Amino acid sequence: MPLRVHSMKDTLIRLYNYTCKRIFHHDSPLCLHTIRNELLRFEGGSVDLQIDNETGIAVMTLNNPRKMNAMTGKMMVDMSDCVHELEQWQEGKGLILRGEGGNLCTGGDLCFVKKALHFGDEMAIYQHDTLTRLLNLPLISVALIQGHALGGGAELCTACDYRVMSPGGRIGFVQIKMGLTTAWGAATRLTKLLGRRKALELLCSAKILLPSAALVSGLVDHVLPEGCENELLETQKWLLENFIAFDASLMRAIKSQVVHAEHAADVALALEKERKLFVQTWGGPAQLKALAANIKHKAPLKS
Ligand SMILES: CC[C@@H](C(=O)O)C(=O)SCCNC(=O)CCNC(=O)[C@H](O)C(C)(C)COP(=O)(O)OP(=O)(O)OC[C@H]1O[C@@H](n2cnc3c(N)ncnc32)[C@H](O)[C@@H]1OP(=O)(O)O
Repeated sequence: MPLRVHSMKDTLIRLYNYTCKRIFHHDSPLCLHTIRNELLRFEGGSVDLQIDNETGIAVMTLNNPRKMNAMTGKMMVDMSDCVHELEQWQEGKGLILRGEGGNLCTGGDLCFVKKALHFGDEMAIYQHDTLTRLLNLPLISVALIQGHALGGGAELCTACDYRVMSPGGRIGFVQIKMGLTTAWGAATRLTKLLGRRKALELLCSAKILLPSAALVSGLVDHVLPEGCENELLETQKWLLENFIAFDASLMRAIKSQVVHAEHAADVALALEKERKLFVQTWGGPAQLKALAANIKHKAPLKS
């Protein structure tokens, strides 16, 4: 793995974060607060939360449609704030993660990525924290995959309990084509979800899956019918009928105290290793070459 040369500022930030990690562990509020302020400098888009106390279903929307909801630093901070709000929501039963304008998310905003090449470890720490908290919420969460879910967009999907895909959806872990490993913890979660063989295939091939292949692989749980007029409403119905028809407090306890507790036991160490590997690839020659090539990740015409 090629070594990177760090600037003095870079080295000081790393030293500071290392100290934070040693004293407070990597998810210390102090460390996350410093990263949050740095991320807020990368503007554009928003992540918005709508909470419906009547149905018990919240909708979190990625809102940067001009860039197919690619995530800026500011959106990462917004998402963390939305998760914080959901952590306080005692009546909640379900959550749908969606994107505005026909796509879920095409990963990190490449303008942000190019400016944040000194900042990979910090971004990964922040995103690991947010997405771990998202997956841990005592709600049943569903990613609604309309249009593209690529790179970091596919990573977000693995931080939900389930994935529902629209007939026009496509999902791909294209990081390896971008000279990277996963930035936001998806390799660990995908391996838990699909097992070693399938996870390796998806992470190492950069294949983009259309709905039928995504369903067969087990990555997607349900494909919406062709011609469905309101895909968000249809996803809400699927969630209501299958998971949240009964007592909310029991459902929340089953997820957080039993199913999730079992899941969390061995995940933290794997996530830490995944993040360390990612940091070695970020800003390295393979990523720089991929960025210069302006790659377009095209899906196959059929599964
Ligand atoms: C940082 C995390 C890292 C990780 O997961 O580890 C990543 O996510 S790396 C980023 C991975 N994503 C990409 O590399 C996406 C690259 N883009 C594409 O492949 C294509 O844009 C597309 C998604 C296949 C769509 O192609 P097409 O339908 O032909 O539309 P356009 O290419 O014209 O896109 C419309 C518009 O959107 C902008 N766009 C799309 N994705 C991104 C992005 N990730 N960052 C910034 N901008 C993005 C695209 O540039 C177009 O804008 P204009 O050029 O202004 O029209």
